[in-house]
Amino acid sequence: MSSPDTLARLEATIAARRSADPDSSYVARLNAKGLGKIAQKLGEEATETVIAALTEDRKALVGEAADLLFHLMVLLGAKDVALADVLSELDRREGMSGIAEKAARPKA
Ligand SMILES: N=c1c2ncn([C@@H]3O[C@H](COP(=O)(O)OP(=O)(O)OP(=O)(O)O)[C@@H](O)[C@H]3O)c2ncn1[C@@H]1O[C@H](COP(=O)(O)O)[C@@H](O)[C@H]1O
Repeated sequence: MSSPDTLARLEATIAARRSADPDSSYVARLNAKGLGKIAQKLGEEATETVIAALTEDRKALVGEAADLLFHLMVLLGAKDVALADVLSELDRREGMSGIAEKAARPKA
């Protein structure tokens, strides 16, 4: 059943599959190709999501959004960034207006 735990379960699955046999695991195959390939796939899935939003039906958009979230989770895993850290950052922003949040960011 889907819930906020879905992404946490996916994070654990991705961590477990990273060192699996690339012949039997897409996660392992993608990680074996390196960070550049993972980042490229994430970019492609983002583009496909945008195209689905603009030109395709709701079902197509749901599918592309799932591909996008999955590949984001693979990228975060490859960089050792925990989902909890991303969720904490979203929690920190909760209740702030987007304009106030941007103004409070450290200047680069
Ligand atoms: N959620 C997903 C998921 N979503 C999409 N995909 C795969 O992502 C790929 C994206 O499709 P593309 O056609 O763009 O890519 P491709 O042609 O296979 O790859 P390239 O040639 O572009 O490198 C497909 O192979 C999909 O099957 C996923 N693969 C795995 N998962 C999850 O990860 C778990 C572990 O998977 P394995 O590592 O394969 O065991 C699964 O049980 C699922 O929970």
